[in-house]
Amino acid sequence: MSRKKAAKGKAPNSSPSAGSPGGKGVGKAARSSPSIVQMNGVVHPSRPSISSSNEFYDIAFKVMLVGDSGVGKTCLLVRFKDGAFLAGSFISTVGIDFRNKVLTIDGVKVKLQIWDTAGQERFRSVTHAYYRDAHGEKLIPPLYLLYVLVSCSYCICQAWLTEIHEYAQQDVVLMLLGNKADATHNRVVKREDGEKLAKEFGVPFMETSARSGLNVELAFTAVAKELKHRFMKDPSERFKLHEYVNKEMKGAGCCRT
Ligand SMILES: Nc1nc2c(ncn2[C@@H]2O[C@H](COP(=O)(O)OP(=O)(O)OP(=O)(O)O)[C@@H](O)[C@H]2O)c(=O)[nH]1
Ligand SMILES: [Mg+2]
Repeated sequence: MSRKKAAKGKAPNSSPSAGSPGGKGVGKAARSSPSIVQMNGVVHPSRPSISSSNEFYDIAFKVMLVGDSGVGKTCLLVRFKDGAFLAGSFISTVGIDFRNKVLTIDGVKVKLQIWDTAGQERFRSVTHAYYRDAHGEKLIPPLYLLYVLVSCSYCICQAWLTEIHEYAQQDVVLMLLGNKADATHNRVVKREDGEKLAKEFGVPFMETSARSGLNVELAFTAVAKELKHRFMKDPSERFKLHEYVNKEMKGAGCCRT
């Protein structure tokens, strides 16, 4: 497989045609030169690309973080990308933003272009636009739905899941993350409740912490593996996201940082 490159600072070609959402990432996208690589597994061999961190990659996928404001989407992304926790005052995301990270999955360089959506209700139309491609068709942006363990989120999650099923494609790769697992003294939502909800909707689940790093790497690696397997369509390789997550969680006692 040939390796692609995408010049640093160039924006992705996956911004939606529907609407003109106005986030930081969108602003960057609007100023960018023409597209570099199709997201979600489609690659253009004639267009060598490198990720924003100057790393080569073979396939690129767009993924999205969704969930209410304050659940920790931006912090989780910063933890995954930079290995740091954004402590201090809470700065709510305006519109939408993105960051790239290249992972090596079974020898294949997989670039994840991770869109960090604003959780505030007033930006909801922006988020909806990103569920669709340039032709207004439903995309398969794999999604991470975050809820927070320090407030009651069961109904909120159900509403999000209903919305996701309305806007995203049927075979969307979805993972439910219960964030702020480090805040044990404030915990309101039990692990079993998160597991129950995930089971109800048939999605993999794990508790995470952007503060401690708990399961952050695992959450993104698991989805990257699933996407890579879907793209490669190699019948000799059998991969089940649920099984992988369960195995890794058991193996690490649910505490991978
Ligand atoms: N204790 C703890 N606090 C966290 C964690 N993740 C995020 N926070 C805090 O929660 C607040 C909100 O975090 P953000 O990542 O900005 O939340 P968000 O989901 O991006 O919010 P919007 O951009 O408004 O949608 C911040 O004050 C963070 O410091 C975590 O894992 N543990
Ligand atoms: Mg945010």
